[in-house]
Amino acid sequence: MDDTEDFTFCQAIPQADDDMLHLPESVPNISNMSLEDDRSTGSSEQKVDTSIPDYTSRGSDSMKDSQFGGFTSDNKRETHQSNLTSTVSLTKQVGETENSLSGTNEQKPATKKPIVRAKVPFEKGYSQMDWLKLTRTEPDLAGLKGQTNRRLISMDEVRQHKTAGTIWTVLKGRVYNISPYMKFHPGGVDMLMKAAGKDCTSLFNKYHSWVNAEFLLEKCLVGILDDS
Ligand code: HEM
Repeated sequence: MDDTEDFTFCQAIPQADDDMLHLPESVPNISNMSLEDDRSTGSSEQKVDTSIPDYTSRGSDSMKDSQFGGFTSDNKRETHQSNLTSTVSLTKQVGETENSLSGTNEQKPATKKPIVRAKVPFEKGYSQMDWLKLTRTEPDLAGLKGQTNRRLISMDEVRQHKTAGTIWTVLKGRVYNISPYMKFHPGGVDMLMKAAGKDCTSLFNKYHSWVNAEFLLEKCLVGILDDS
């Protein structure tokens, strides 16, 4: 069979004498085109300048969701930020060749202080995987002793559970017994103890709003907060 007819065997690199070197009629004649910058209009520079921020903003969203997911660390965040910084400085260099904007268009460093999120190294047997295993094997992590976990629980009752075996917290309107999760918490026991006997929703969101607590603490559900 002739190679040119079979799609599977089409040539990736045409030979020097190949007919394909001649442009088909549908392709415009590009021989007169050049890549030189047109200084009078600044059109090509403008193209470069606008495409970079587009890329940056798309990148920041997708990187947060897909690459960092639920386990972002400060190191990763720093790397991400430095990537953004280098992109910004590239934009600036391109802009500088166009006109003397230096100083007027400069990006100011973010003034907002980042939250310090120190991950505590877990003890052997207390990784998130170990926690997931435990949630599948331990029948009563919530300490319900046969009671329903659909019960309405008042804030007063939550406040009474903040020591030893039954440490309760409220998260997004649900009451959880977090004592079994304590040693598994990647932020450490001390941090999680701040949630004991309280509604920890705002603290939780401050540190890691992306963490899927509904899933992680599913088996620790004691009831629903009665906020009437
Ligand atoms: C009550 C339910 C909670 C659950 C299920 C939970 C779960 C988690 C998970 C899965 C991580 C690892 C996140 C990551 O790697 O991105 C984490 C980290 C952390 N959590 Fe929590 N957490 C809870 C409450 C809290 C509260 C109330 C605080 C603060 C008082 C807190 C402070 C932290 C800190 C400081 C870290 C370390 C940050 C890091 O990973 O770099 N957590 N938590």
